[in-house]
Amino acid sequence: MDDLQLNISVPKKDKKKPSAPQNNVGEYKFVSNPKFTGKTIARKRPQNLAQANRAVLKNAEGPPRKVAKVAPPKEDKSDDLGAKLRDLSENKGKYEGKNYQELSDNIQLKQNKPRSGGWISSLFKNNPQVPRIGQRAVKPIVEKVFAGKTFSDLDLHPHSVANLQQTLGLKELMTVQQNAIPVILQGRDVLIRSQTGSGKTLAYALPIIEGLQAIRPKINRNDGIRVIVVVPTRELAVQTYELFIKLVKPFHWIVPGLLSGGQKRKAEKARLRKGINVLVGTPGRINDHLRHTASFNFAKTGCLVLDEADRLLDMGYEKDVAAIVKAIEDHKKAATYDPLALMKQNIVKKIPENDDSNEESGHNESHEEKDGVKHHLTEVFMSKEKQTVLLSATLTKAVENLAGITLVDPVFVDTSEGKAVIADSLKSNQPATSEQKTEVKKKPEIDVAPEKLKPQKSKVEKVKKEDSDVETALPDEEKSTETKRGLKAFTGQNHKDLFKKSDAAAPSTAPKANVIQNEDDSDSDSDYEYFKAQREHDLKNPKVVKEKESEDDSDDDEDDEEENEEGAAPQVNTFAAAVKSAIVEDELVLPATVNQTFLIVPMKLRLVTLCGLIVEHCIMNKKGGKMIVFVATLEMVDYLSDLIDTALTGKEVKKKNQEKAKNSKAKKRKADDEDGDDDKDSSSSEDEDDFKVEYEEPTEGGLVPVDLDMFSLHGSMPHEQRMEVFKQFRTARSGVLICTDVAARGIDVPRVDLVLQFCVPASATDYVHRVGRTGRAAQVGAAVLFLLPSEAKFIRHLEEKRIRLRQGDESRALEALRTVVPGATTAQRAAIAVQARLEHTAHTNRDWLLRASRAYTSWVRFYAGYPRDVREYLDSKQLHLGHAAKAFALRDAPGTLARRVKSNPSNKKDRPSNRLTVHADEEKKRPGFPKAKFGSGNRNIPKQSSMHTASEFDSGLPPVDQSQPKHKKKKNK
Ligand SMILES: Nc1ncnc2c1ncn2[C@@H]1O[C@H](COP(=O)(O)OP(=O)(O)OP(=O)(O)O)[C@@H](O)[C@H]1O
Repeated sequence: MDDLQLNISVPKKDKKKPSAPQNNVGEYKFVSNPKFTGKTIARKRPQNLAQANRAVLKNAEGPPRKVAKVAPPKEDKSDDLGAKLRDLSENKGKYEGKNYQELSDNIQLKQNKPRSGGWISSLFKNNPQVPRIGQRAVKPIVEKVFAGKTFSDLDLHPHSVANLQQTLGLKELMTVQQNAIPVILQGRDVLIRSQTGSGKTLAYALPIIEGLQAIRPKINRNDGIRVIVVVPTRELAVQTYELFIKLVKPFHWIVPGLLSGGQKRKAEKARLRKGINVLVGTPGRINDHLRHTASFNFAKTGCLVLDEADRLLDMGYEKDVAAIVKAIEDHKKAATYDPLALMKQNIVKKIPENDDSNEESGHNESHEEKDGVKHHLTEVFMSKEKQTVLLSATLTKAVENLAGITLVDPVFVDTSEGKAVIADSLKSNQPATSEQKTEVKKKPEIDVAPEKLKPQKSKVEKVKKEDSDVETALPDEEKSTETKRGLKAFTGQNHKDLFKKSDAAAPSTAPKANVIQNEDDSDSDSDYEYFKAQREHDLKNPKVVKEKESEDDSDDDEDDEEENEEGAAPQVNTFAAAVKSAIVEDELVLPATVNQTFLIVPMKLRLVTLCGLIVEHCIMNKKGGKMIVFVATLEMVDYLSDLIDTALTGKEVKKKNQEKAKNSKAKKRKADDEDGDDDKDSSSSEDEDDFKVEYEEPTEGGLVPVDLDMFSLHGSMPHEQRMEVFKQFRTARSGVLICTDVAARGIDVPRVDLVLQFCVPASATDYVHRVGRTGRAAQVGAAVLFLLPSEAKFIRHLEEKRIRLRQGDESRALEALRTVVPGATTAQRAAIAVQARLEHTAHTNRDWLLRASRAYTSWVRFYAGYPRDVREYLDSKQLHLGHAAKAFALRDAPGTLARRVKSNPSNKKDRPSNRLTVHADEEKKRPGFPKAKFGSGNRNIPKQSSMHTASEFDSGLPPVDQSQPKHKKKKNK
């Protein structure tokens, strides 16, 4: 805070020269490193637009132009107010009991002059030099987005394929879909990593629907929750739910449902009671219902999807995820003796006979398979088993840990080039070679070949039979392992290991960790169906057989196993090794179609440069650009979107004019009524007038309002508003969305062609997800990162992760401002005029001042909270807080800003917090509700990330027990 007071001062004034009025706004002099004299002194400068305009005008080349009509400053009153201000500051005691800052602000606002003596530091003076950052030779990792195959190449229901084309316009498969869909259809547990916008949602949603539609007898509403999809934000939940709605069009008996917070608990309960088969929701809300809704039961859940798994696990949100995973396991266990379920487990053989009798009317079944189960996933749904799918564009250690605990015999699908395409835990050793890739890719084709539908049914039976044969033939020890695997993830024993570090290379002394179990896996045990199908395939493919045989030799050799048990280095399974290397290498992938640049912008110029970019992208671009601006805090979202809206679009003027027009219209009507004149023509011309908006005459220094749609989104907005904004922005042709990281994950907004990161992200991972909002599905996009000169080295941090950016020309954006200030002779003058307008708006009234100050202080706090690993590039000590105030269109010293925020009573109300829905005492409330176990390493929630994204994970509901005494609540925290 001292920085500003120390830095803002000027050399002593020459007494001979009058200090005001100033002739040239560009001439205000500041000493770059002044000595602190104990006073903040600066030259006075004109504070209102009229004065600023006059100043600009005087310096303009050529003949003087018209000046905007602004009321002249009231000299006398101002002096009077000046005296009041002095009185206030000297006699604080007199105003005891009153808010000093408020009184001061009020006087200042009336005076239309800042409290500290009426200065505005120059925009273009004393800015640090903009360094030029050379590019390092970084080769970004690329991913091929499209695979060259079509949906009809997969063994999907023809109705699904037709529906994809008709409803979604999709024909060609994306790479991740081609690799993941067959694996998911096999009922295998999967970890999927592929770049943003690469079609991961469809990659899991499509096979799930495929598996569900084949269940016989057909499922219905009352059948319970078969699939749970957990996503981190409400917007993503809505988006995912909408996709499911589209996918179930041909299979109307499958009912998707949404639990994403914001709605009344009662209404959601009613919907749950009515029945949902595919549940999409945020973890907080799902947990809330787990505790408070009796009809909420996961006994029949056969598939759990954790989308954006890394996001779900950071911020300490793993508690809710753990509780959901545990609840599925517990509910399934509790339903073990359900005779109906047991019956259904044996239904496979009865399907052909029962199928027709269970047909629902109204749907053309000609294409439906009457022969039984086509995909193993359907069997999973009809059994007590469970499939787990984890997805993200970025992986973290926490995801690896979660995968190690929740996934059984998993497959890792990574679509980046040069890496393992598919790493299968059942395949031991080494990263996938090209043959392995082909081999594993072919695996599903063997299982699901359409021409083999009849034999397939018998194959399933055979597999079951052989499976049981193997089971009986297995020695006791192996049998128990097999049973464990039969239960798939979470046997209870595993659960207590949740989030414990699992080390794939660790010796096999910890047999309960899945990863270790997998290491001991050989192709001869576990998933027998897969093994058998593999064998069938091998027989047809002698090349693979050779390789397979060598694997079998080593795996089946009992002596070798004994050697292993005796302490020889255990085999690292391909899955664990591939995941580990993906995390350790920490290399990030971004769509190659996104043009990434960074701009180094001095602090004082940040706001005007932002305005410049908005104008350049959305106004000058004839097609109308659509952009997302990421900022650090929700206070910044609210303030900046309103500020830019008001200052650039002339929103207030528009409003006033519309009101004026309304009033005059009403008056006219009244007069007409009195005259008895009923002329229709005149009334229609009046109607036209309603849509005309009168703006101020553009003059030099005056701004032409632009036609721009501003949107804002953050996690603490009321639910309805949040959804409305999301909906509107999705359908908008152009516009600007200012948001926090709440919109950084998974959100798929069409036509976003620019992502601007106004505040540096907290990590390279966040950078990737923010940028990923553009360039989706191989579309072209652009991403711009704003950096301060002191933050320039953040580029090196990104380069270490193989992200390459080019430095852009920061002055170009200012050029664009001349479009809105047509009278300005240079870009600098246009920028000064825009800054003056922004400051004028921010000082309109106390409410504006408060919001501006709150946004500023929230950013300062945010900045100090950057995680340790990026703090060396984002050092808060390097910030010039006075210049920072300018970037918020503020004129006060930082001390004043902080005082203003502190003195405001509304500031004392509770800030949004990550109200984790699983509290220790609440766990006891519902018998049988799982006690979540937490790993020691995950307790510390990064201060930064909890700050501005907290509430998006909230259940959105008030705590049930409102009467809880305060001190108890504290305890819970
Ligand atoms: N086969 C396909 N062909 C063309 N477009 C597709 C295909 N599959 C999905 N898409 C489209 O690609 C876009 C991105 O898909 P999706 O949201 O699933 O990406 P994602 O990988 O989940 O991204 P993120 O990591 O950001 O969550 C969507 O607009 C979707 O409609």
